[in-house]
Amino acid sequence: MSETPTIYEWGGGREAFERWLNVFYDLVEGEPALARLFGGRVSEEHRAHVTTWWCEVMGGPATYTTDNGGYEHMLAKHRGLSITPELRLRFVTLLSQAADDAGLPDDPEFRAALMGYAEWGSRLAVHNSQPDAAVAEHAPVPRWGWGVAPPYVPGA
Ligand code: HEM
Repeated sequence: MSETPTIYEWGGGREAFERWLNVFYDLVEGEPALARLFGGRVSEEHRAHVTTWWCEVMGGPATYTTDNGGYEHMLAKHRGLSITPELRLRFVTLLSQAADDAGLPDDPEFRAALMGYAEWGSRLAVHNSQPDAAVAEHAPVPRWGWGVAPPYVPGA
């Protein structure tokens, strides 16, 4: 592979991210403390929107920006939720578990990039969800990168 693939491509594209997040939200629905934030069930619409978000962040099409309201819409959805540190940790743990259960690539570089963003984004979500939080009102949808460890390609 001459050019470094995006995390989106390496992960398997939208189909793989969709599979992963469906497994994740099924796990969320099994934990009442988390499920409560979503009204008990995580709708198909929410699953699809969040999949679109993740795909864009990981280097896929910029559809959340063009069709789903961009950063400002995501921010508005988290405001006032008062997410606790304990719930954040469960959220991130279930994302990691779901990546295993959904059979996403399990190479260390891919998982580090994926979960690096999960850590970063979920900590921002906690901050932004507190009452009267000082938030960045406007920003682009982030584009995540491979970080210090590019994908491992044998023989390259
Ligand atoms: C990397 C971390 C996270 C990402 C990428 C993310 C992404 C998103 C996005 C894109 C939306 C808006 C979906 C739409 O357009 O309809 C959303 C809404 C939401 N998120 Fe997050 N989120 C993260 C962390 C969290 C955490 C830690 C929690 C709670 C523990 C949480 C709970 C919610 C809830 C309850 C909604 C609103 C759902 C609804 O519309 O009913 N999020 N999230």
